[in-house]
Formats: sequence, C-alpha cells, structure tokens
Amino acid sequence: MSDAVETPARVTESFGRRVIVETSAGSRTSAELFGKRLTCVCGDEVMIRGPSQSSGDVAKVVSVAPRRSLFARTDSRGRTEPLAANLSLVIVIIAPNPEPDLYIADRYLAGAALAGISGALIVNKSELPGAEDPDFQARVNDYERAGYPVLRLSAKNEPTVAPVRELLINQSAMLVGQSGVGKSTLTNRLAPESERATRTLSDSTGEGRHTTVSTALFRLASGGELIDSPGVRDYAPPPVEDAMVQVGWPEILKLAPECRFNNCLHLREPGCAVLAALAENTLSARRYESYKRLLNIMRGLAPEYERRR
Ligand SMILES: Nc1nc2c(ncn2[C@@H]2O[C@H](COP(=O)(O)OP(=O)(O)OP(=O)(O)O)[C@@H](O)[C@H]2O)c(=O)[nH]1
Ligand SMILES: [Zn+2]
Repeated sequence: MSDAVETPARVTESFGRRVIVETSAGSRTSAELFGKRLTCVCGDEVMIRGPSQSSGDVAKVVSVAPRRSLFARTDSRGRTEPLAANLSLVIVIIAPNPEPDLYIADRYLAGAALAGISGALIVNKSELPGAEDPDFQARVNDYERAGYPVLRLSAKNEPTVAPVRELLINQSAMLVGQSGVGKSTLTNRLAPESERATRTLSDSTGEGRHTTVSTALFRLASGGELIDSPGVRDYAPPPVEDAMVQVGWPEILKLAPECRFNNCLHLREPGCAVLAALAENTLSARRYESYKRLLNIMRGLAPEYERRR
C-alpha cells in the first residue's frame, strides 16, 4: 500500500497513543496515532495510512472524523475525559449484588442525556433472591416511570437476553456500571468472539474486582454494536450550567414547563411543579435527591466550567 493511500477505519479499543482499529473489510489491526495533537477514543471513525515500508510496520491514524456524540466523564482532578465516541445509547447495568449505588446510575444516565445520547437500564442477575426485594423493585420501577427502557434479565440465562439483542439493533451502545454487575458476562453472551475476561465476586464484600481493564467495541451478529467498559466506583458528567442539569432527569424536565418561573431550578421556588409532584408523591424522592446532588457536584466544578469557556 502506498503511503499516500488513506483508508477509513473504526477505533475499537484505545490505549493512549496506541489503538486497535477495524477496517471496512472487517479485520482488526494495531495502529499508532500520528502526530502529538491527535487523540481518539473507542468508537471514533478515523483514516489510517499504512502499514508500509516508509511509515514503519505499524499503521498510523492520521485523522479523526467529526463525532456524532462524545460520551465523557469528569476525572478526579476535575478534567473532562472522553470515554467513547459516536454512541447512540448508554446502558447502565445494575444487579441486586453487588449492592447498587443508584446515584451513580442516575449520573450515568444524566451524562448520556447531556451528550445527546439515549439511556436504558438493565437489571442483571434477576434470578437472585435480592431481585425480589420490594424496595429494590420500587427503585427500579422509578426508572420505568421516568421513561427509560428497563430490561430485567440474567446474563447467564440465554432466553432472558433476547430483548437486549432487540434493543441493540441499529444502536451503538455502551455498557456501564459498577464492577461485578455482569457487563463482560453479558458482552460475552451477545458477542461470543469478544472473549471478555470475567471473574467471581470476592466472597467477603460481594464487590466486583475490576476484571475489565479496557473499553472495547464489538459488532453483534444480531445487529448493532456493543461497547464493554471497565467497572467504576463513581461517575460524574463533564461540567454544565445549573439550568442544564435537569436534562438528565426526564421526569423533571417533563414537569418544568408547568413551573411558574421558566428558569426554575426546582429547589425552593414558589409555584414549582416539581416540588408539587414531590409533595404528591408522583415524583420519586430518591431521583429528586439525586438531581439535587448532581446540581451540587456541578456547582463544585463551576470554576472548571468557567475556565473552559
Ligand atoms: N448469579 C448471576 N451471576 C452473574 C450473572 N451475570 C454475571 N454474573 C457473575 O457476576 C460476576 C461478575 O461478572 P462480570 O461480567 O465479570 O462483571 P463486570 O461488570 O464485567 O465486572 P468488571 O469487569 O469488574 O467491571 C461473575 O462471577 C459472573 O459470573 C447473572 O445473571 N447471575
Ligand atoms: Zn420548578
């Protein structure tokens, strides 16, 4: 291949300056980023050159196409770190065990919405007795009431997984969630060739042990794409203005037009339809608390936001 020839490819895995790309012919190969200023993440559409004698024996990523979406997080130092590009769906997985932190789930769904990406919830390990717990079920139902697709399944039980295949058709979806909820088990079920490592839960704590170390994209025979990602202990979206935070709560956003003030943040304002729904118990108090928490987190990141502008 001549050096001047560029071919399109998709980034399926990223390790800093080195990436794995899939060519349009479907083969996967290692490539390096060309030039210091170029960065890319899993899901990026890129142009590659080589490998050829003059470019060395590894292909080079020479450009990144404009992204349809960029899913990102705020890292521990308050900086925005991109996680995946060109997603259409973020699927949060929870399970009765390890014990779910639904505030993380909410922030993931908010981060997706703020990036213009749809959200869905999977409740894995549904065969465990903990899934029958009324409190657990009530909290899961909150997501259905908010308007999210919610799938209850067992990644280990093939027939229960069929609705996920249907959900993923025509989607580029990323699986996110705490360590040990079964992201890799589900990925292996949906894309057997992915061969993602899975591990048993540590006996004493029931917490996962962060088996998955990289974010990787797989094409599904049934249609669509799935990105498996490492388990997290926390997640916060990149900083946004106060008024934007409610975009992450569809049930609050739906009520907002009925508030007396069109810049209502639903905290203490008179004539607030969100506070009224809360008083009438038609809005989940936990989800509302979660909204207030993210508002506070975003205010803590405000200096960072001002700096970026
Ligand atoms: N009982 C039960 N266990 C499951 C199910 N799905 C996965 N597991 C188990 O849960 C444990 C964790 O699964 P993983 O797939 O490694 O979890 P993960 O979310 O990928 O974890 P990280 O890679 O650390 O983020 C493994 O022991 C799986 O066998 C399920 O449907 N039911
Ligand atoms: Zn309001």
